[in-house]
Amino acid sequence: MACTISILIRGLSDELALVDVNEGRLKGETMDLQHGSLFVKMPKIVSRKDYQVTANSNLVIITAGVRQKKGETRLDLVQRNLAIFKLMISDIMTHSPNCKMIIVSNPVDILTYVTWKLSGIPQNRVIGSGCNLDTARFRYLIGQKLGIHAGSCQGWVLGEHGDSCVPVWSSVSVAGVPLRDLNAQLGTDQDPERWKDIHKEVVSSAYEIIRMKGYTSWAIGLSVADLAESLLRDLRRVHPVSTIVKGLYGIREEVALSVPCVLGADGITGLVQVKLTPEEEARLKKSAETLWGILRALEV
Ligand SMILES: NC(=O)C1=CN([C@@H]2O[C@H](COP(=O)(O)OP(=O)(O)OC[C@H]3O[C@@H](n4cnc5c(N)ncnc54)[C@H](O)[C@@H]3O)[C@@H](O)[C@H]2O)C=CC1
Ligand SMILES: CC(=O)C(=O)O
Repeated sequence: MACTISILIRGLSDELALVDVNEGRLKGETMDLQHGSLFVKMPKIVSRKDYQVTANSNLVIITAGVRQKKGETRLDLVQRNLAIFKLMISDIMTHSPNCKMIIVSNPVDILTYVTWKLSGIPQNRVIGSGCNLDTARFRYLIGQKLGIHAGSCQGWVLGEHGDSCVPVWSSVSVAGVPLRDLNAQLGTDQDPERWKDIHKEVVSSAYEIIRMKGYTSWAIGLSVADLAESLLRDLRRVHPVSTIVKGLYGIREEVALSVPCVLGADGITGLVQVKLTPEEEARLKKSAETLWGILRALEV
């Protein structure tokens, strides 16, 4: 619903179709949204339990599935959400064979790979929301430390959306000034300014929010709408999203994880190869190994 409301408020589409197995919740949410029609510029909001209502979608956003309970990791959700994806993907493809997809359900990198395999569509049309959210958290926290807006802080979190995500400290900059030029120890254990704590906070954020309010919603909703805007308006902006990365950065496994991707009307239209330090590259490879460890045991 946070994705929905963010997309509605931005007026990104002329029709929005919602699907959920919980018909009561679906009907209640749909009526509530429709009653706000006066205040948004999307004439048609429809919903049904079956996927016929989504026919000929340009963009399908998948958020269905279980979420973490207190203490659970994203990877703990894999079997339950894999079963749901096995039911959903073929139905979606039957009705919208030419769609692009944004995967949000967790573990998002694993399910991005699973969607690619189950759907049979080219990999450029399956996009995992991945580290778009981790990067937003990273830039927000950097901005807070410097006293400037997140949008003026350049910095990327790549790899797994989750515990093994990789902060690329070597390219953090403001107005083209690399912060490592000002503090050579930035992001390391030796750093007296303790920038590394920001990465720890990025990793612990979802756990903290889940402990306090039960789930995370607003930031993921806003960040997914931002991805949707690049795709629907062919903006060709660069986002850290999850895609198949075999062969990049020395990664040999067929896994999906986040790297900077150009997003436009054809989905992922290009990848930006970032210059990483050997330590950052090693961490990215480790992230890939973690995901491969789960993927190779799955029957997709
Ligand atoms: N990638 C990211 O950054 C984030 C991912 N998530 C993930 O998104 C997923 C959803 O989280 P919430 O929205 O908080 O959960 P929620 O419980 O509010 O919503 C999930 C919905 O999925 C529906 N559903 C279950 N099985 C279905 C099926 N077979 N077909 C259609 N709908 C089905 C449920 O009825 C429910 O309404 C979780 O896996 C969560 O971990 C949540 C926040 C951020
Ligand atoms: C739940 C989740 O993946 C997040 O908020 O980062």
